[in-house]
Amino acid sequence: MNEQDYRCGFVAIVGRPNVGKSTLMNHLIGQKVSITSKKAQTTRHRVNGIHTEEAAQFVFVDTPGFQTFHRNALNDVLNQSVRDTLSSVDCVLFVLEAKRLTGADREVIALLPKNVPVVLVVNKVDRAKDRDELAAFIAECRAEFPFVDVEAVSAKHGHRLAELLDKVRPHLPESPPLYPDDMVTDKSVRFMATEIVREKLFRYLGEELPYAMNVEVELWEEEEGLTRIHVAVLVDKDSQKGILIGKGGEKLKKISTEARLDLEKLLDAKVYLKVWAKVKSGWADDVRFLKEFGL
Ligand SMILES: Nc1nc2c(ncn2[C@@H]2O[C@H](COP(=O)(O)OP(=O)(O)OP(=O)(O)O)[C@@H](O)[C@H]2O)c(=O)[nH]1
Repeated sequence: MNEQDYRCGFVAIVGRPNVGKSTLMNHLIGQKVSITSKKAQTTRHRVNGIHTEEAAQFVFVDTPGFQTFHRNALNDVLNQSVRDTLSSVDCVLFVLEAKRLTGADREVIALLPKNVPVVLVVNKVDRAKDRDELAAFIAECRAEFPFVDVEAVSAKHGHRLAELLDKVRPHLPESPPLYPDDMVTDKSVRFMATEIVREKLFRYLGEELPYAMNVEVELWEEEEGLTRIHVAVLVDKDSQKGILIGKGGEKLKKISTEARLDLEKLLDAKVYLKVWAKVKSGWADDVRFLKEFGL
C-alpha cells in the first residue's frame, strides 16, 4: 500500500451518561481500556483507545458523559473536558440509546461542534427490534442536528461496528499512523489498575457513593513472579469509609479480590493487592486537589 494513502485521526465518543460509550470503545478496539457500569458517569478520565487497520488508524477519545445533575466542581471540570475534546478531533461519534431522546441528550447535542463531522450512533438496537419505529426515531434525531451519517449498532453485542468504522474512515485525514500497530491504549498499567478498582466500587457500592471517591496507587513493586500493589480509596467522610469496608470487612474484601483477579489477567502475573480506605474531607469540591490528580 502507498504510504500516502494511509489515514489516521482522532475520534471523540460523546453522549449523555449510560448510553454505552465505554462499551462501544472497548468493542471497537477489542480490549477493555475503559470501565463500564450500569450507573451513570463512570468515566472520569479521558482514555485513548487505538484501532489499527491495514490502511487506517482510529484513535478514540472517550469523554466523560455530559453531567446534568451532581453539580459540583468536579462536574464543571468534566463538562469543560467534553468541550475541549470536541474542538480538537477529526470526527465525533454522538451516541444515543435507541428510541430514547431525552433532555440530557439534547444538552449534549447543544455542545456538538459545527466544524467537525458528527456521526450519529444509535446504540442498544438489540432492545429496539421494530424497524419502522427505529427508522422514525432516526428521522426524529436527524432533525435535531446536521449529522453527516448515521449507524444503528449494538455496542454490547458488537453488531454493525464494522459498518460504523466504514462511515468514520473517510473523515480521518491522510496521515501516517501515530502509534505502533500493536498498541491499544496510551494509558499506563498503573492508570488501568485504578480504573479496575473504580469499576469494582461502582459494582458493589450504592448509586451515589462512588462519585465521592477517588482511587490512587500508593505502592507498585515488581518482584520476581509477584506484583505488589497498594491502592487507596479516598472518601469524603468516616461514614462512607464504613460503607466501603462493609460488615466485618466483607465488602472491601470482595472489591479487592475481584480487582486482583482482573489485575492478574491484565499483568499476566501474580498480584498481591491491598485496597484501603482513606478519608479526605470535601475533596469533590476542591478543584486544587483535583488538579493534583490530573483531573
Ligand atoms: N442492551 C444493551 N446494553 C448496552 C449496550 N451497550 C451498552 N450497554 C449497557 O449500558 C450500560 C452503560 O454502558 P457504558 O458503556 O458504561 O456507558 P457510558 O456511556 O460509557 O457511561 P458513562 O461512563 O456514565 O458516561 C452498561 O450496563 C452496558 O452493558 C447495547 O448495545 N445493548
